[in-house]
Amino acid sequence: MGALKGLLKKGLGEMDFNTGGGLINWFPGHMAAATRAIRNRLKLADLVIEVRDARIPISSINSDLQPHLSLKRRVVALNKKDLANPNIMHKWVNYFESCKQDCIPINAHSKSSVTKLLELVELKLKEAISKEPTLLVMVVGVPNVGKSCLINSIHQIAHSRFPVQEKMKRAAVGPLPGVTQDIAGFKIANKPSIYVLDTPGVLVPSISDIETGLKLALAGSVKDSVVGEERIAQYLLAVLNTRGTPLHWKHINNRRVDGITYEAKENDRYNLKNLKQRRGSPNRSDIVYVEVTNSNNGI
Ligand SMILES: Nc1nc2c(ncn2[C@@H]2O[C@H](COP(=O)(O)OP(=O)(O)OP(=O)(O)O)[C@@H](O)[C@H]2O)c(=O)[nH]1
Repeated sequence: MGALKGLLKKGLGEMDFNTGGGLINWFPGHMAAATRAIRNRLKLADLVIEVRDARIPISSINSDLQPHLSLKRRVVALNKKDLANPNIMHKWVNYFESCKQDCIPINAHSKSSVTKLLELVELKLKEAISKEPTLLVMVVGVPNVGKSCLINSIHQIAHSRFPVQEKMKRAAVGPLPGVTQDIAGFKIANKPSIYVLDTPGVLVPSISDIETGLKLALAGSVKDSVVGEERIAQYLLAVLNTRGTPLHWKHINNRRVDGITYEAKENDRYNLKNLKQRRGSPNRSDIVYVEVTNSNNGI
């Protein structure tokens, strides 16, 4: 794993993607208000499901919220596991276990996957369930990690297990960050009453590490225009080249793809013209394992 990190760093270093880098500021008004509201509500929460992107479990941390989250019963849900590298997922699970943090890879669209998460939540709430008439579970995470999608799946599963009288509301889901702007509650159980709170995705006010910003942009948590489309494309190409994926210049050299002949030379591998010649863009789900588990950024 260390070797991969070294290799990746070397490849990225060659590209000098830091040129023109700097702080990434994307903190729309609603995020500042939401961050304050989340901090306040966290005091009342009996458990927090912290949703992170399974492809970038460290970069998808909101470090400002960590001191508050670490004081709560917490489950880290590594969502979008269907887009992540399955050969790496268990390493992340081991990593979180070594930090004594409950963690579970999930796919928010999959009922069986969300059921496993709910079982873990129930286990952690076992003691409180027998004592409290009302329990509050908060779902937090950076934008676009799939919080609303997860809430909708939880709601569906819980609804079939403990019929709730209230008309079912659905959380709004969308492919771009910033869809949820209010904290919304959903009752998922009676006796005890369990409420799940969906919260707007919030980031730290400024991201000083450009690589974190690039990963967040590729995962859809930061708008492309905030980081710069060209930089994002360069970074993605560098990651793909370093890993030798099928988009590597070696693989596309002199091949006809979609009627275009590629004549890429080694020196061209970071040449954006190659990218522009392609019809369509590289698949973002190719960013399967940008991060390494031996990061010392905390959990
Ligand atoms: N492949 C895949 N896509 C997912 C998964 N979970 C959510 N998505 C997609 O990710 C996008 C964002 O999902 P949302 O539930 O709106 O994310 P959010 O965290 O509530 O976003 P904000 O409102 O910006 O905070 C949507 O296009 C979802 O369909 C998953 O497990 N796998």
